[in-house]
Amino acid sequence: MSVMSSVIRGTRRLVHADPALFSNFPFPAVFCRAGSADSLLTCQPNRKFAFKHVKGQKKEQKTQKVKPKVDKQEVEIRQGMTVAALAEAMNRDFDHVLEALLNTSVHLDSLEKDTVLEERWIKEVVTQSGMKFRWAKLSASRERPNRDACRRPPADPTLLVPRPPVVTIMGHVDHGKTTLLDSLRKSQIVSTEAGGITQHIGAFLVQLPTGEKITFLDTPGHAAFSSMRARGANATDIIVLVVAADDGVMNQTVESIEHARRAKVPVIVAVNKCDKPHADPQRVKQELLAHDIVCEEFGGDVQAIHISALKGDNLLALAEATVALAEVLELKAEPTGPVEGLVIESRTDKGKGPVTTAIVQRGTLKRGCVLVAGKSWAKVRFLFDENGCAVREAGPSTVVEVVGWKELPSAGETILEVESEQRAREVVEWRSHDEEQRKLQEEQSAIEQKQKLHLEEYRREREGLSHLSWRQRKVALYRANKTRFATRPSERMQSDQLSLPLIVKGDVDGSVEAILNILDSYDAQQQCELEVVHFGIGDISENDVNVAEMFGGSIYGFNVAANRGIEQLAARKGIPLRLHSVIYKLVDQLKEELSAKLPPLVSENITGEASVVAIFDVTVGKKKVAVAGCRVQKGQLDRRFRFRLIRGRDTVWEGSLAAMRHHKDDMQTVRAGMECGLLADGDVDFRAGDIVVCFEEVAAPQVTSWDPGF
Ligand SMILES: Nc1nc2c(ncn2[C@@H]2O[C@H](COP(=O)(O)OP(=O)(O)OP(=O)(O)O)[C@@H](O)[C@H]2O)c(=O)[nH]1
Repeated sequence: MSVMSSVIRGTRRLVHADPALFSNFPFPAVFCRAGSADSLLTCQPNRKFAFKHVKGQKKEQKTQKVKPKVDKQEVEIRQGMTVAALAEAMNRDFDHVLEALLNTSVHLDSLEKDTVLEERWIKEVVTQSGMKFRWAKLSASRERPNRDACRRPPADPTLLVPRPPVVTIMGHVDHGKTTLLDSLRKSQIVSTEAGGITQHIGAFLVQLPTGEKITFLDTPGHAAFSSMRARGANATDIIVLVVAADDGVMNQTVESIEHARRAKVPVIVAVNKCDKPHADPQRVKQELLAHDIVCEEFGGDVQAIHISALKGDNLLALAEATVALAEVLELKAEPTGPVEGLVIESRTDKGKGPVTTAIVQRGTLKRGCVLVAGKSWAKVRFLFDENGCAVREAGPSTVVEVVGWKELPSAGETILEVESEQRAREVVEWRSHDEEQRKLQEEQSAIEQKQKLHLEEYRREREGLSHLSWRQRKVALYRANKTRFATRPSERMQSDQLSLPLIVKGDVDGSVEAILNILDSYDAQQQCELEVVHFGIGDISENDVNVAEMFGGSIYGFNVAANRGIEQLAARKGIPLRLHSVIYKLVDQLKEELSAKLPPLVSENITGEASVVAIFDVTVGKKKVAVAGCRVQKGQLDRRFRFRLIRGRDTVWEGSLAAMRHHKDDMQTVRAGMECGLLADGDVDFRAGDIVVCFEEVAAPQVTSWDPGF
C-alpha cells in the first residue's frame, strides 16, 4: 500500500493542520488525535514518533526555534541514484524515502526500488530528513583514465607480407550462392540446410593448383540477414556478386552492390546458371550498367565470369579472376605483433562453450593468446579451421573458430590481443563502466524529461483544485491518480490495449539480431503492441518460460530446441512455444498470432433498399405508432437484419424492426417491387421520401497490417 493511500485510509488520520506550526520540524508532520488529548505527531528522522502537547505550549515551541544546531548526518549522494541506493546511503528504508517525498509532485505509486531519482528529489529527501548531503567523488570515477585497448597504428611497410584475399559471395536469394560455395569447397551444405536458406556465416579456404589461396566467407542470402551481410562486406577484400543468368538483376543484387560500394570493396560478377536453356548472360551485364557496374566488355574494369555453380563449370576461371584482382589490390598484412581481427559470428557450443568465428586481420593468432572483443575476453584454448580440425595458429586473412571466451562477444566486434589476463579484465571492466556511464546519462535525461512532463501535468491538475483546502486537494489528487495507478506495468494486462509480449531465442547472435531487425519494422502498434521482453542465445530455458508467464507472452525460438521438461512446463502454464528453423515461417506464425489477437472486423452487407411512400398511424395496445408504408426498390428487406433510415444525406435512425408486413401477413423477407409496412423497434419519425436501407453485419477476422516485406 502506498504511503499516500495509507495516510488517506486513516492509518495515520489527517485533521486540519496549520503548516506554519510545523515549519521548523525536519520532516513533514501530520496531526492526529491520540486518545482524548490533542497531540502533535511528528515523524523524526530516526522514524520514532514523538508526542507533544499542543495546548499552552507556545513557550516550548519558542524554545525549539532557538535550539542549538545539532550535527546533521551527512549523506553521500550522486547523480542517477535509485530509491534503494538513496535509502541505503541514508541508512533508512524504502518507505522513508517515499514519506520524504509525500508532499512533492513525485508520483509515489510509480516509484519502485530501482527508480532513478532526479537530483532535486535526492536533495529534497536528504534535507527533509534533517540530514545534509555531500556530492560523492563521482567525477573521479567518471573521469577515470581511459584503459581501453585499441588498434595499433598502421604498420611499417617493410613488415608487410602478402596475404590471401577475403571474399564474400553476395547476391539475390536463389541465385546460387550456396551452390557456388558448395561447389568451391566440394561439400554438401545445400542439402542439409533448413528451408534451403544459409543460416549463419561460415568460412573456408580455397587453394588453387598454382598454390594461391582465397578465404571465402559464407554469407546468408535471405533479406532478414542483411545486417550480417553488411558485416561480411566490411571484413572483405573482394565481393563475388552472383547473378542468375535466367533471372537477371534483382532487389538483393542491388542491395549487395550498395553494400560493396559503402564498404569500398571491388566486385567480380559471377554470372551463374549459364547451363540453363533461357540463360542470357549478356542481359545480366547490361542490367548491371544501370547500377554503375561496368563489365570489361563494356569498357569498364569489372570482371564478369560465366559459370554454372551446379555443374562446376568455369569455377577455376572465377578463382583466377579473384586472385588476379587481389594482386592488383596488393593485399598485405603484418604477421607479427598483437593480433587484430573481427568476430564474424558467435554462438554457444554445448561442448566448447562460447565460440566465435573470427577473421584474423593482423598478427598471428595462437593458442594461449589473450583477446578482448567488446565486453568479453578470452584466453585462447583452441583454434579450429573450417573443417573442425585443431590448428596451432592462424595468420592474416585466416578464418578460425576461437574457443576460450568467458562470455559471448557479439558478431561485428573488433578482436584485439592484449598482453595479459589482468589487462583483458581491465579493458572489459573499463568498457562496462564506460557503457554504464553512458547509459546512466541517457537514462537520466530521459527521466528528467519524463519528470518535467509529470510536473507540468501535476501543475495543471493543481490549478483546477486551487480553491480547495490542502487536505481536500490531496484527496482529489489521489482519486484522480487512482486511474493512473491502475495502468502500472504490473496491471497493464487489464488495460484495453492489446499486446503481445515476446521472448526471442536464437542459435547464434546473428539469428537473434536478424529477428530483432525484423521486429523493428513492426508498425502496427495501434492494433496490438508488440514488445520484446527478453531475448538471448541458446535453447529455451525454464527462465524463458517463467518470463513468458510473468508477461503473458509467447516464446519464439529460431534454430533452438526445448527439451521435454520445458515443453511440458510451457504447456502446463499455457505459454505458446513456437520453434522454427526457417525465418519466414517464424515471421508468418508471428503474424498469425498477432492477427488472432485482433477483434473481428465488422462490415456491412447491404441487402436491400426501400423508399417510404406514406405514413400510417396504427394502434398497438393503447399507443399510437407510425408505420412506414414502403416500396422495395433494390434487393430484399430481411426482418432479422438491421435497418437505417436516410433523409437527404443524413442518417436519422439505425436499429431493428418490430414488425414487417405485406398486406396483413407478417413477412420474414420482402423483395424488390413489393410493398410493405415497417414498424420500427422504438419511436421513429418516418417521413414520405425517406430511404430505408437494410443491411447485414458480417464479422470477418482481422489481419495485422504489419508487413515485414516477405
Ligand atoms: N541450373 C542451375 N541451377 C543452379 C545453379 N546454381 C544454383 N542452382 C539452383 O538454384 C537453386 C538455388 O540455389 P542456392 O545455392 O540455394 O541459392 P542461394 O543464392 O544460396 O539461396 P539462399 O541461400 O536462399 O540465399 C537451387 O535449386 C540450385 O540447385 C546453376 O549453376 N545452374
